[in-house]
Parts: sequence; C-alpha cells; structure tokens
Amino acid sequence: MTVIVGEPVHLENQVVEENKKNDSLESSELVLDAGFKMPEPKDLISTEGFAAPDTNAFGNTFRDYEAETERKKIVAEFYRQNHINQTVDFVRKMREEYKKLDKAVMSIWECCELLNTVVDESDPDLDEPQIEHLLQTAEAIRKDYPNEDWLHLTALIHDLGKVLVHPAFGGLPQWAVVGDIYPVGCAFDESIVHHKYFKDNPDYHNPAYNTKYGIYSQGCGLENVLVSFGHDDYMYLVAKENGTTLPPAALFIIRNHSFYALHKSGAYTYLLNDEDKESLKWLKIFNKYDLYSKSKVRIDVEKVKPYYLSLIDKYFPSKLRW
Ligand SMILES: O[C@H]1[C@H](O)[C@@H](O)[C@H](O)[C@@H](O)[C@H]1O
Ligand SMILES: [Fe+2]
Ligand SMILES: [Fe+2]
Repeated sequence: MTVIVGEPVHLENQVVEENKKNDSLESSELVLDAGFKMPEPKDLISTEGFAAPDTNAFGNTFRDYEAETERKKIVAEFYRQNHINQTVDFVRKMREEYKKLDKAVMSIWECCELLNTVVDESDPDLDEPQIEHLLQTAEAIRKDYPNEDWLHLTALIHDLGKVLVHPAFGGLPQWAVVGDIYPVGCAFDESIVHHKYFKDNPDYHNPAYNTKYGIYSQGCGLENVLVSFGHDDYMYLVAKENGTTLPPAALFIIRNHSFYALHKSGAYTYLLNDEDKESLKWLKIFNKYDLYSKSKVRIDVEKVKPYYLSLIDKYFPSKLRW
C-alpha cells in the first residue's frame, strides 16, 4: 500500500502534497457494466432472514442519544462540535480538497484493514473497531439478499471514508468525519440529532442559508445539495472518481447513509428528484442492516475475505486513489 504521507492536512491552512496521479487509474479506462439491470427491492424476498435485535450491545435501544451510558457525554460533545463547525464554507473547502484524491493509493481491502484502529465517537451503539462493523453489515445484508452482490459490497465499503481520521490522511477531527449528516445552505431540520447546538453555527443566523429552501430549489436532486462533510461524501467521491461499476443506488446509499433526517424522519424530501426517490427505497433497506447488525458477535475475517475480494475485483480497480 502506498500511503502518501505529506504535511498533515490542517483544516484552516490546508497543506497537501502535490497531486500524485496514478495514470493507470484514470476513470476513462474503466469499463462500465452496461448489462446491469436493477431489480425492484420488493421482488427480493428474504431467505434465511437477519433478525434485527431490540437492543444494542449496551442493552439500550438503538440510537438513544439520551440514554445514561458512558458514551452519552462523548457523543453529545461530538455533535456540539459537529453542529457548530459544519458550514457552507467549510463543506465547499473540504470537498475541493478531498476530491483531489491525492492522499493515498491503496486497494479497498487495504483501507478496510486501516480502519482496524478507528473507533467512532459519534456512535451510541458501537465501540468496536470499524472493520467489525463493515463485515457485520455486509454479512447481515447478504443473508437476506443473497443475490445482490452489489449490495454486499456497498455494505462492506459504506463507512470506509472514516479513514479520514487516520494520521496518514491528516488525522481530521471526528466532527469532520463521522456522525449523522444533513444539508447545509438551508434550514437545519428539527429532527437532526442534538439540533440545539446549531444555534452556535454562523449559518444558522444567515438569511441566505436559514430558510426552508436556502440556496436550493424544489426537486433539485441531492446530487446538487451540499451535505455536511464526512465519511459519506468522501467515500462517494472516492468510489465515483475511481470509476466504480457499482449501480447508482449503491452510490446513493454510500453518500446518504448517515442522512437520518431524510431516511428515518422524512425531512427534506422536497429536495429529491425522481432518481433519488427510487434510490431511497434501497437506502431504507440498507439502513436496517447498517444499524441493527451492530453487536458483539465477531466475524471470522479470514473466512469471508475471499468472497469480498472477488466483489472488489468485480466493481473496482485493484488500486484506488484516495
Ligand atoms: O454515529 C453513527 C456513525 O458515525 C455512522 O457511521 C453514521 O453513518 C451514522 O449516521 C452515525 O449516526
Ligand atoms: Fe456511516
Ligand atoms: Fe455504518
């Protein structure tokens, strides 16, 4: 694996090494899978069945941000920082910087391994290293949708963007990487976790950004909406720019899986276009496995690795620019 360790990326003063392009990775060379036909989610009937538990590994209901646990304070402080700092200017700056993909050259699996040490401070349900979560999600969804290999791989990679907290990527603070996401440039919906902290976000008081539509219009499509920067958007950029042959619904899932205000609370639907509405069906399915597979049950990595390597090979180049 080639991790290009340059000067750390500072949020205020972004110093990043010159773009080191890997010529063999130009997306124009990647053959698109023209024969791919998306099935309708309702046509796919589960077989063995993944049983979603009622409580998380700590004995609480899932996504309970008020439960008195040792994680409560850490999570609340995480959202305070996140909600104060995610502004339109910040998101624009980060997207500009991270779509250069000049931080590392590595395979998907190498990135999974890099996540071995990353623990997510925004998550009230999980304190395991992220690689466990990736495999738990993928294996759970595979049980119910055995033939949708694209969905298994989507699950495996959906959180790989958390690699941004790794020192080799400049060690971004957690508030810029994990947690739920939401649009910036329009009013922050009340359903967003710890909404109260937004009052210290400068955009909250900016009349250009604090109305229902803000800088957007009815049905403009999520592709045209700036969402708070983090692992969703980054992994979406990585997959797209490296020319993945995964279907559009997979990219939609990756980019919006933390957008709970949309897929759980039904907020912001007026920003969706027709394609988004189709993909949202898949995202809702995906979410069940992403959320409820978080448990202390360990996966035998070596046993399942060959299967996932074959999927990576099918949908991605062997090395990606990150
Ligand atoms: O704490 C979690 C975690 O960071 C997940 O990876 C993210 O997708 C969720 O939306 C968030 O609530
Ligand atoms: Fe995530
Ligand atoms: Fe996840």
